[in-house]
Amino acid sequence: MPPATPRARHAGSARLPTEWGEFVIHGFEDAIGQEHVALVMGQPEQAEAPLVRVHSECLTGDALFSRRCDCGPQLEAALRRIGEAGEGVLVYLRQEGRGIGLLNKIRAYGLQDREGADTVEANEALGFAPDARDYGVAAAMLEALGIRRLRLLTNNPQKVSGLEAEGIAVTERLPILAGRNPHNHAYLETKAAKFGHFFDAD
Ligand SMILES: Nc1nc2c(ncn2[C@@H]2O[C@H](COP(=O)(O)OP(=O)(O)OP(=O)(O)O)[C@@H](O)[C@H]2O)c(=O)[nH]1
Ligand SMILES: [Zn+2]
Repeated sequence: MPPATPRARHAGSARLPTEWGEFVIHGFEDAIGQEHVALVMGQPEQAEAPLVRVHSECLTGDALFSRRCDCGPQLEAALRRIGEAGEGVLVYLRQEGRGIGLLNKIRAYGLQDREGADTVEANEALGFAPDARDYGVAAAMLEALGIRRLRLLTNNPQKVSGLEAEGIAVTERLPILAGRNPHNHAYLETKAAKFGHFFDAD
């Protein structure tokens, strides 16, 4: 019987020097043609449970310095922590706006500005689930990199259960507290109240 279609096709790799050290960037394509990357430092596949960050794309926060969310500072903090450890993986998932896409996220932001909706209500008003992400692609990318057990940098309990449901063993959840500011205070409070995010320190 032929093997099942991989959910993430490895499409190439290259050196990626950064402010936090030298990574290898691996490109992947998923079953619907979306492109994702993983930044790998050291030999995490040989570690018992390497440090891993699974980061969901946020163009506004990761690249455009938005202070509406905490994504940019979390991305930097994750790369710094992996750099300090000298080993680990950052999976960068192109699931912008918790999976609804950039333009819908902008519409959702508009509803939050003009109608007073919170981040969950705005998604629902547009006809989407509060969180439309799928961790199958992340799990497939990690497996392709030889990683099935890991320590995960996240405050999001659904990210832990989502990866475990896809066959990845999360041996430890490590908080990633960065980027709180007056503009994202209400957003972070809503994440804690409605998604169960942990914002306590270790
Ligand atoms: N739909 C929608 N997406 C948002 C909004 N604010 C941020 N996002 C997206 O939410 C995703 C980040 O999700 P978070 O819940 O902050 O973080 P997380 O990655 O799940 O959890 P952590 O691992 O703790 O950071 C990114 O894809 C952002 O683009 C919003 O108001 N509406
Ligand atoms: Zn963001």
